[in-house]
Amino acid sequence: MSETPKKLLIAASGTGGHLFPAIATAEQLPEYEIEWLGVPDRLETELVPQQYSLHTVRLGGFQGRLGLGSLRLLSQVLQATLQVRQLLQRERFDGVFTTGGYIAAPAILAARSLGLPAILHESNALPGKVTRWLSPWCSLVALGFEAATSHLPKANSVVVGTPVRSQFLTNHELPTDLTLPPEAPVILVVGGSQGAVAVNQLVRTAAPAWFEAGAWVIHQTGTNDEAADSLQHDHYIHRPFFEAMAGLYQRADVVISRAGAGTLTELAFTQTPSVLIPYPFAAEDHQAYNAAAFAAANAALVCRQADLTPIALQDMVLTLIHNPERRAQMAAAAASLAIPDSAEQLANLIRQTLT
Ligand SMILES: CC(=O)N[C@H]1[C@@H](OP(=O)(O)OP(=O)(O)OC[C@H]2O[C@@H](n3ccc(=O)[nH]c3=O)[C@H](O)[C@@H]2O)O[C@H](CO)[C@@H](O)[C@@H]1O
Repeated sequence: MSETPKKLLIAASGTGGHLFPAIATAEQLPEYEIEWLGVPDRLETELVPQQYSLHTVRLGGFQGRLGLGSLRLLSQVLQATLQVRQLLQRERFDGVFTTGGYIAAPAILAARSLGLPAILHESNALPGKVTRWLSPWCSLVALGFEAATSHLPKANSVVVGTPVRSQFLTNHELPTDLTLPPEAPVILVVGGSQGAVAVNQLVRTAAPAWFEAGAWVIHQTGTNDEAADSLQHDHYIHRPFFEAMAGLYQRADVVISRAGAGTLTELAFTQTPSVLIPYPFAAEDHQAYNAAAFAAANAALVCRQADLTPIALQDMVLTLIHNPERRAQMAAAAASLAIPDSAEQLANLIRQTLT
């Protein structure tokens, strides 16, 4: 007689940085019956694969000071926790897995109040608030960066890196509709899953000097940039979002990027040198901590947006383009930060915790 499959609720919401590692982990658990917990109208409604039913609860962010907003949020969390408790009981789930952020709060609280295991993955070097508050109650906390350990002294933590999508493991092909001359230097600009308007502006001003040096610029602009179409050049390709990121990183000589944990993990995988401009308004400036870990390993150059002029960016990238030796050193340093079997490790830890 075959055993009933175990049921896992995955709580991951909002950004590619939270959703892609969760999807990558889910793909490593084919024997599990998996359902998803998210928020209406966020990225999960588009990104979560169809095979996972999506349940939603209403929740805002945990940013800002204490005040009326926090009270509203607290009441949302309590309400959501009750909803998730009912879901876990009704559908007989065996545990929850979450990649942090606000959706983690009701998932962890509901699971632990029912005595079910809760596994949390935190991809950032500076763990988010929800992770810091709730990690002592989690059965297991898996970490993307070693540096995060010191912020979670009471957690049962283990460093596994951050899982990447299967495209990073299987193929590094360029998108089929994108042809680039084989010898041309390529500068790839990415702004996280949402794009980065401030980086876009810097890049558009700096780019003519890069074109003059024979380079091509592939630019993910996001969907919020009104000036996205303002730069036109034969060596310039821009889109709001690219699906096949692995091939693009692989082809790029230099990547200019925000410092989200997902992107950094991928840059380590593809061993791509980078110039990082941490998003200055990220919660508690956490992207600066991610970037610092890469800078400390010599895998990236890091610039604060407030100090960065287009000329400085232009020159920094030109210097890298003209210095293959330096790029090779940075690539090797990036590779040393990669944990290639992160998704497998995490999936195995989930199996062990849910027995
Ligand atoms: C603004 C903000 O607070 N962002 C946070 C958010 O991630 P956010 O989604 O902003 O950034 P990440 O770098 O973590 O992830 C971006 C993901 O989107 C993918 N991508 C990007 C562009 C594109 O055209 N195509 C594409 O597929 C990247 O390959 C990557 O997998 O959660 C991360 C994990 O907690 C944090 O580290 C980030 O700081």
